[in-house]
Amino acid sequence: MAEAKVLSGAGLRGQVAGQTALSTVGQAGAGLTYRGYDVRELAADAQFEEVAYLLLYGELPTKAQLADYQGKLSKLRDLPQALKEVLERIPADAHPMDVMRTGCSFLGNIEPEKDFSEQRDKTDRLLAAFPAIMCYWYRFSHDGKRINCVTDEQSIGGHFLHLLHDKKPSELHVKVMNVSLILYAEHEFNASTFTARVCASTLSDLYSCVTAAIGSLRGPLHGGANEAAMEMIERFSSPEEAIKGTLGMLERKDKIMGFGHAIYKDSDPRNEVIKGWSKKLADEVGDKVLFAVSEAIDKTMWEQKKLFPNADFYHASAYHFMGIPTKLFTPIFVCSRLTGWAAHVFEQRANNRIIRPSAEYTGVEQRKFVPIERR
Ligand SMILES: CC(=O)SCCNC(=O)CCNC(=O)[C@H](O)C(C)(C)COP(=O)(O)OP(=O)(O)OC[C@H]1O[C@@H](n2cnc3c(N)ncnc32)[C@H](O)[C@@H]1OP(=O)(O)O
Ligand SMILES: O=C([O-])CC(=O)C(=O)O
Repeated sequence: MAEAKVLSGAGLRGQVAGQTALSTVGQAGAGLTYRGYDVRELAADAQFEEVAYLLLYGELPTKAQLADYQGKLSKLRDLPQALKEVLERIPADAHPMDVMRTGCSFLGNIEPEKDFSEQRDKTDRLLAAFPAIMCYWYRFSHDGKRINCVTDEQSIGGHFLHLLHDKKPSELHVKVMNVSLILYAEHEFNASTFTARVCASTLSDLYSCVTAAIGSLRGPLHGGANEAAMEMIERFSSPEEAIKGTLGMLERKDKIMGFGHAIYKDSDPRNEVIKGWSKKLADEVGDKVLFAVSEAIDKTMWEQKKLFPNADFYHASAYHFMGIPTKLFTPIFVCSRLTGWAAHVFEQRANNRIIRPSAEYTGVEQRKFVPIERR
């Protein structure tokens, strides 16, 4: 059972920085809940669009509301020509998280949020457009192809896979994408969400809040860990090699990406879910190496450091087995976490006071100014 650590010290750890009705992280008896629902139940039985609706509109949708919502999102998928032209100018060796940041920011120029009453519609637009922003740039810069940004896939996960691979995805892959997007959707006051809330607290627009949050998610200590984990796992060709390599990294005091957590103490509830799906995908592709290597690292980390895999670690192999290029891993996180970020922006706006903490000064004592010619 995921429980929260006793928290103290730097990094604002353990300090309540605001209130939320959106999620609980690491409370006894419930590892992670979204508006009161256990994330494991949502991942087992809900569609990502249901969870997005829950976070953004406050309650789970009825069948009719879900159909309307999915219909609305489907109609918002295409990208404006001006945005396609911007994406075409971004080089192939750019980091896709920078592409997402630019794509979001540029859309904010041509479809601005003029009034907070538009916040839900603007969020839905971003939710619908993000997969195409990522895939239009990726396919143009890597394959020289201008893709059609519209598909007939009902789900956001299926739509993304279809755009990326230019074919209808299998049912299993659509299911795993759905689970993944649910698991990543919301996580209380994590670094990127807090970034979004700080930005919202100045009464800035939604696109600025989301663009800022993308910048925070990009780092390897946060969302970027799923890519870093993949790069590490791929270096080993057997479990024995992985154990040796992990011990070496620990000896050198390297950070092992995809392990540990700022809040959870002994497990991340999302891990068991995505690990199970990664195993299914490993069996589907006949993998004999990557999953076993991942488990060997997992076991070594627990034995040596009592560190457990967080949401990112088995996401790496799961995405890899579905043929997703490593550099697109963190942008998928963006497509999901947008829902949590936006819901927090709405919450901040509904009861706002500018977020402005104080600093403990550690500089020199007050002193007299010395004119430049006497320095
Ligand atoms: C979806 C997400 O964003 S989940 C997080 C994704 N990030 C990662 O996977 C990056 C790797 N993990 C980490 O860097 C950290 O565990 C964080 C950033 C997630 C949490 O950081 P903190 O709250 O500061 O960690 P915590 O206080 O538990 O660290 C305790 C000790 O364990 C060590 N530690 C924590 N995680 C790791 C790790 N992954 N590898 C090696 N050592 C680690 C720390 O260095 C620290 O050691 P020290 O006391 O000797 O300095
Ligand atoms: O809560 C955190 O610090 C990081 C995390 O797991 C997330 O954002 O999903």
